[in-house]
Amino acid sequence: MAPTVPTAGHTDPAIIRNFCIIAHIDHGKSTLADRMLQLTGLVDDRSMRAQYLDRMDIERERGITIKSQAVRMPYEKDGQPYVLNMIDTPGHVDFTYEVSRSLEACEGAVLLVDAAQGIEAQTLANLYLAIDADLHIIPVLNKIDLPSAQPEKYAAEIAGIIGCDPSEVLKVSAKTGEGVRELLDHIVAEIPAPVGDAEAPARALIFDSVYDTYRGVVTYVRVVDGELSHRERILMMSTKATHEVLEVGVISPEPKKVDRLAVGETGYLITGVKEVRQSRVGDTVTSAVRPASEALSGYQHPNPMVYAGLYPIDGDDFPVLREALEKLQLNDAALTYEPETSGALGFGFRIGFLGLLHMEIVRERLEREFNLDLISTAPNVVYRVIMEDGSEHIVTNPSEYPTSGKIAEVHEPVVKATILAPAEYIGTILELCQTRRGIQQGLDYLSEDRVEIRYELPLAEIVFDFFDALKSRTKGYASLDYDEAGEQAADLVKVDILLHGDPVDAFSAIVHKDKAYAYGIAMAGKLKELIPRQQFEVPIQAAIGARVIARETIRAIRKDVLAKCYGGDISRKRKLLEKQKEGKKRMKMVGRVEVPQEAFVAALSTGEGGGKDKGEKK
Ligand SMILES: Nc1nc2c(ncn2[C@@H]2O[C@H](COP(=O)(O)OP(=O)(O)OP(=O)(O)O)[C@@H](O)[C@H]2O)c(=O)[nH]1
Repeated sequence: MAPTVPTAGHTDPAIIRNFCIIAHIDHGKSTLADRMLQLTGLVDDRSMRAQYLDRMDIERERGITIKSQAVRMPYEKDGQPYVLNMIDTPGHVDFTYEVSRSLEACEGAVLLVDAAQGIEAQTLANLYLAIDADLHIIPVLNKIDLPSAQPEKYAAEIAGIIGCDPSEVLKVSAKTGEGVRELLDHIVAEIPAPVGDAEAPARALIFDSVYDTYRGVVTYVRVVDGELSHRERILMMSTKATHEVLEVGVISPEPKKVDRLAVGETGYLITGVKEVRQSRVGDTVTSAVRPASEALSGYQHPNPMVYAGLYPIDGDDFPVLREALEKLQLNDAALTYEPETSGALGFGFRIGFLGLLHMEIVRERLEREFNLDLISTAPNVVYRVIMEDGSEHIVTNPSEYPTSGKIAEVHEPVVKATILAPAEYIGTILELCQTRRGIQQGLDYLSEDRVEIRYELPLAEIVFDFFDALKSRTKGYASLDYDEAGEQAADLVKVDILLHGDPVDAFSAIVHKDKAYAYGIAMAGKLKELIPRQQFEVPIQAAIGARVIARETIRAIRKDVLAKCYGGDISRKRKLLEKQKEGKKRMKMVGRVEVPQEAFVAALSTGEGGGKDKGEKK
């Protein structure tokens, strides 16, 4: 039986425990959450189904998209009731900033690590964020029921990282439930209760916001001071926008309306706001009538770090793509886009992403949810080009690279990357990082056979295929995380690819001087294979400005073939044209050269993908 639950809005902060679970995908976070829901009596055994919280959004039982953002669980220890709030980090894992906001909503974190796998790079990065945010960390090894589990080895590894004794690392099986009650007891005993000023003007931190088709934006908040009530007018401190609270509630485990949220509590607000960018993660909510004078620690505007052009393979899909982007933006405050045209690819959009994962997620959602086939141009980072006359250009697209005037310096963003891998792969990883212009920052053994390798790398060198290369060199065992680390001046040039003298915009790239030649040769070589012969000879050139650095030639079709086409009787010619029509639709003209759409797609696919394409043709 569940103990009597103190009502939300009327709970003594001293009995509240706010915590999150930091874990790598598949290490068992959802399964552990299920066991907690069961053990706290929130979901009875009969209604229990696997990944209870994950599935709720599909069911939309009450027309509101609930994810496991903030679940309120009653718990009893030694006859004393407690309220446990389990707070989830936002789904998009590469947004360090958003993760750090959600960590700020908690006083403690459960570090959950698969006892058969050990800690992964992203988990480690999030752990460091949690330590920076002064959270109390409870280290836990999961899946101890697995025969392949090595709890002693990984307990020592974790203990080494967080500086505790290996015996302090809890061991659980989320599957069987073993050790989960002990974990809940540790949460109650060790994680500090929230502190806040109940009399002060309201201040609540937005730690996630989710767009719901029926209700508009559902905003998840953690109240720090004061309280937020139903029907009250609230103020978003970064945008100065005011809204009426139409509904305030807690998730327990279904959404439940309450009259207010008080100090230390977490829950959701619905205000009728239609886009998540009006209710942004990191912002502070206060009362419009009695506003707080100071927002909670610095709100940060998300800035795109990576740009790529996205084009529908079928030009007729352009309006669908525009609509899809509009819809995605409702739910993704960080997504920016503007229309662009490419001579080679037609109409599309230049899209700004926060990072690699963001890019992958957006593209996958566009293709899957909106049934679009897309080509993306090679992603590029944001360059700052400083001219000799002192003027500055921010370049997010190679086509904006200044062509007139003298360039004094080009700056590129750099990142600090952390790679965790089995020690046997050290050599190949170091080699990969060196070829990507990396500067080694450190190498530590986590245990006798696992290492943490730290590198400073230009972001441009990892946006394309670095992760794929890392995975294939380490048979999938390495994990990678990176974080912005400012910018550096670099010797960069713009390489253009010309077909019969005309530049193909989609293939222009800004690359390091030492790699320009290799890029030029590779692209020219690929295109030679991919573009069919024309009625005339077509030179393919790679050039830096007016200087050609690589050249290939597509030879002309033999004359007699042409003669047949053009000299024959009219009906035959028509039949021939008819047959070609299907293919023609997919041809793009670059100057006088006809290029099949597939050639662009194949040429733009990444190193590994490109290789695969070739392999499949055999
Ligand atoms: N043997 C065993 N399997 C477990 C345990 N905990 C989780 N699993 C399994 O591990 C897989 C991943 O578990 P999830 O709970 O979905 O992991 P997650 O971290 O929430 O993964 P995502 O939802 O993908 O982020 C599932 O197949 C679970 O059944 C455990 O204690 N023992």
